Amino acid sequence: MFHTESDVVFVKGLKVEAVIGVYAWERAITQPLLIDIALETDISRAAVSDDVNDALNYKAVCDDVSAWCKEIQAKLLEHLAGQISDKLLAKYACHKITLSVAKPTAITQADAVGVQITRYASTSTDELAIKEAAEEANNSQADDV
Ligand SMILES: Nc1nc2c(c(=O)[nH]1)N=C([C@H](O)[C@@H](O)CO)CN2
Repeated sequence: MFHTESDVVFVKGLKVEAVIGVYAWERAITQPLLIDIALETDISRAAVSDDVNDALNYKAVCDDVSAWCKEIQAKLLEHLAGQISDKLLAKYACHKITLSVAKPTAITQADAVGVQITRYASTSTDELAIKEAAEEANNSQADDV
């Protein structure tokens, strides 16, 4: 089987309403966030099997990221981006994440403002296998929905 380390599963323009911001008035409302994520992973097994259980499931990623944004209620976009990428690397079998989080309504004169970060996993092969098994179990449950 052909293996590659440069495959990507991506999410573009995920919209989440969450408490975010430094100022007191921002703590009392929700604002829209626009999130792009690129998860570098090996898709070769799913490419052959055509089985979602072998894939890094982008539906699960979207559900998790939306829930984490609402939970975290960060002041800074930097904090939110750091927390989300740590959680994604801990849960999903990927070795690199590029994540951008934008506030499209924060600055009237700008289309959007935000941050983009890149983070790498420091996982051993064993840890990666454990995450793949957990993902497979998660995906099996998703099949039933
Ligand atoms: N680098 C950042 N600068 C600013 C942030 C931020 O999260 N990162 N946040 C704000 C305010 O919350 C702003 O969005 C209100 O308009 C200001 N600067």
